[in-house]
Formats: sequence, structure tokens, C-alpha cells
Amino acid sequence: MSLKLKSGFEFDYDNLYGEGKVTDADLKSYEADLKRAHEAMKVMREKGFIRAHLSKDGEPEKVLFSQLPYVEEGHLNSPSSMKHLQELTDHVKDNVDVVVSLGIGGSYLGDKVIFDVQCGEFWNSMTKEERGGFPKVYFSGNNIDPQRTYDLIHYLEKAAEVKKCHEGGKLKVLLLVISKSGGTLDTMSNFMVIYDELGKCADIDQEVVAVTDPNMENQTLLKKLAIEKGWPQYAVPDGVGGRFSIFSEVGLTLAACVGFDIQAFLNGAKDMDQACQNEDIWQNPAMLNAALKFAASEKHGRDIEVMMPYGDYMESISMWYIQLLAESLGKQYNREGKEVCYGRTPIVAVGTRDMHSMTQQHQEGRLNKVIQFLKVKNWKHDYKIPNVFPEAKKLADIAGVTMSDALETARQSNADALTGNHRYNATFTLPELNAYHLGELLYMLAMSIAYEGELADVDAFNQPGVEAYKKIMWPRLNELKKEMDR
Ligand SMILES: O=P(O)(O)OC[C@H]1O[C@](O)(CO)[C@@H](O)[C@@H]1O
Repeated sequence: MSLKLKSGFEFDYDNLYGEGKVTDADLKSYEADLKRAHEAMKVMREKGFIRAHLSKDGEPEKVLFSQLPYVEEGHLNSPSSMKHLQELTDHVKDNVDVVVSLGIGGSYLGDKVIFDVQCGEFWNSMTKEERGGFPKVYFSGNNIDPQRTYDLIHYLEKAAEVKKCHEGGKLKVLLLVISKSGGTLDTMSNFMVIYDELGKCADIDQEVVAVTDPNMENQTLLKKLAIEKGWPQYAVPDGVGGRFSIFSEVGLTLAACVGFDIQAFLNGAKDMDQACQNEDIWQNPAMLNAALKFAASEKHGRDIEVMMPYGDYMESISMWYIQLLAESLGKQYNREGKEVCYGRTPIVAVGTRDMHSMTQQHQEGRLNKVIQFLKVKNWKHDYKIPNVFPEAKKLADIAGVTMSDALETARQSNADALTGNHRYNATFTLPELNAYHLGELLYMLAMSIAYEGELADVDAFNQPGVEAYKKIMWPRLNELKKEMDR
């Protein structure tokens, strides 16, 4: 059983739904809730309203991520904002050597997905010509790790020296600083250290682009700095939380720096949004995914979701999904203030890598998981495994098989083995790993989380839990600073 869209995107739920799995009766018991959830999604699309959602300051706040795929005048993504992004592309292409993208959480994870899908692992080792004139890209701000920050700075200083010797001229570095709140410790501490160190290097020409909340009244620290220093600005718009921001200028600025097809990405999201407007659950991928996962959790105790893409460059999709699921649905109280401690636990896995480790637990451990596979149907490049060692029978036996067929055979075998031992699993299939299908997938997952928030009756758009440690940490940092100053 599967839901297949015209684009070829497919959600195969055969091993998650039916006898001994999530049943028709389970879904029927949610009929009224699903109807209400679907209505709530309509209201969210039309008015940006989600019942009981408040910002972290306790103020009513709109939820606008579903507007992002629609590039229209007056929308968050508009023809003029697309032009502004094109200006960034025109500026970096053939002009900037290195982009350092600084951000954490939603201000990092989406950018990493776009980078991995568009550029792959060896981008920074390619020549500028091979990169189509686009810059190298490094990430920072995703931790407060002094060693890695040192390594990055020293790598850039060395690269500047090499450039001076071989080509002459300074190394042009663009710091793309992404922070909605504009003051996140991890991002801003790295930014300040890197900005200061690179500023001292005579062979480096650095510039800054700030991506932050554009609000003029309550300006973020980053916005204030950008205005003061004249840095170009892009927006993390009001109503778009970090984990839903990949379709905003958070993801799109990095996309613009590496030649990623922004329009195709948004078109994929838009087409998925249309599919998710279908009130028939069997035709609506987000509603179906949410209902099956919610039922698997609540009625069958399968409250862990292992997101397991088959392919190296999709691991970051899984990491992006971790934030989306954990931060959106891991909530102590429901929207009526009742303690519910809801939240399925997301786990990153990659096939075939983790079939040699985690699969042991998936196959025989506690019956508390859904393994969500992600597969690519047609790979851009492929190899037929050659018969280079005909004397070694086991190796000769796989000669002639393509790597992509071997990959899919491994995945399918894993799915069959899991199913044979009552282990729930499902598969999303992307016809190809490209901007359009990535847009479809990520948008579907975001919308599915919004549906699940309605089913579980929790606010999927706040994150009070990540404020708790910050309330302890900031006074401690202030104390530390006083001690250092003494
Ligand atoms: O973009 P900012 O404000 O730096 O926040 C980064 C991340 O930190 C969080 O606020 C959680 O601490 C996430 O919600 C967000 O994606």
C-alpha cells in the first residue's frame, strides 16, 4: 500500500498499516480529531492562526511557514526577495572565495541539508571552475568548540597565504551569520571570535551578511549591528520558527551561495502543499504520515522514530528532522495546560552504514520503534560493480550488479526482515535527489508535524523546554564575566 503523487514521490506504508500493525480501527478512532486537525491546517494557511500558540514572550504569534512556498508580492517570499537573493548569488559567484555559514538549530540544519544535497562531500576540495565559480563553504556556530573554531580560523589563514603566493590578492571570506534571535551564544561567540581573528589577518578581506529577525521595533542585537556596520541583511521572518525556516531566507541565502535551484525547491514544497490540502487522508501524505505515526505511538507503544535515509548525503535530512520532531512535539503540557509529556523520540540512522550496528536493536530490541526509510529511486551517477577478482567467488557473484541496485536490495531486505519480526517500518521514495523532491519531502515532514501537534493537542510551534537551561546559563555566564573582569 502506498500513496504516490504525480511527481513520483511515494509514501509506502505497507509495513506500518494493516493486520498486526496500525489498524483501520485505530485510524477510525481518530476520525473526528483528524477532521479537526485538517480544519486547523486550513485556518493556519489562510490566517496564520494556530489555536493557543504563543511566542516565547507569551504573546500571540502567527504561524506562517505554509506561506513560504508561494512566491507572491506581499508574501514572505516575493519576487523582490527572490531578486535580493539573486544579488547575493551575483555577488558571491566568481568574487567570494569562502562562505562561513554561522548558525545553530534551525539556523544551521536546513543549510546543511541544502549544502549536502547540492554540493556533496568534496565541494571544498574542488577547483573554483569545478564549483561553477561558487565559493567554498564551511559551517560554524553549531557548537562552542574552541578546537574546531581554532582549526577553521587557522585553515582560513593558511588558505589566505596560499592565495597570496599563487594568485596574489586577498582571500575573500563572507561570514553568513544566521540567528533569528540575534543573540544565541553558540552562533554569536563563534562569530565574534572569527570576526576578530580574521580581521587581524592582513591577507583576508572579510564581509558579513546578517540573517535575522527583521523587526524594526524590537531590533535583535544582530540587526542593530548590521544597521550600524552597513552589513547586507536578510530575514528570518516573524511567524517562522527556526525548524520551519529552511524555505525562508535562512535556507535560501546559503542556497544562493552554492547555485541551488531555489525555484525548484519552492515548487516542490508548493506542490506538496497542494497535495496536503486534500481532505481524504489516503491522498494527503502529511495527514496520513501524522495519523499513522501518532497511532503507532499512542496505541502500539512505537514512540521512537528512526529516520533512516539510504545514502550519505541525506544524513543531514535526518538531523534536520530530529529538531523538527523533538522541538515541536516534545511537550510537557497540552494546550489546555494538562500534563501530558508527549513526544516521540527521533533517532538518526543511515543505510547501509547503520545496518552494521543499530539494525541489531531495530530487529531484536524493544518493540518501541518505527523505522522510517528514505530512498532515492534514480541516482544521478551509478556504477556497475566490476568483476575484478573473478577467482573470489563471493565477490564475482555480485559483479554486474549496479551500486544503486545493491543499495536498494539491502534496504528492501532490511525492511522485509523487520516486517517479518513485527517491526513497524515505512518508506518515503524520492524519484531523484534534487531540489524539487527535497522541497516536497521537507515540506511534507513539516506539515506532518503540524498535523501531529493538532492530534496530540500540543503547541508544535513553541519550545519552552529549551528556555529552561538558558535561564540558568546566562546568569552563570554573567557571573563568569564579572570574575574574569576582576
Ligand atoms: O536562530 P537563533 O535565534 O539563533 O536560534 C537557533 C535555535 O535555537 C533555538 O532557539 C533553541 O535554542 C531553536 O529554536 C533555534 O532553531
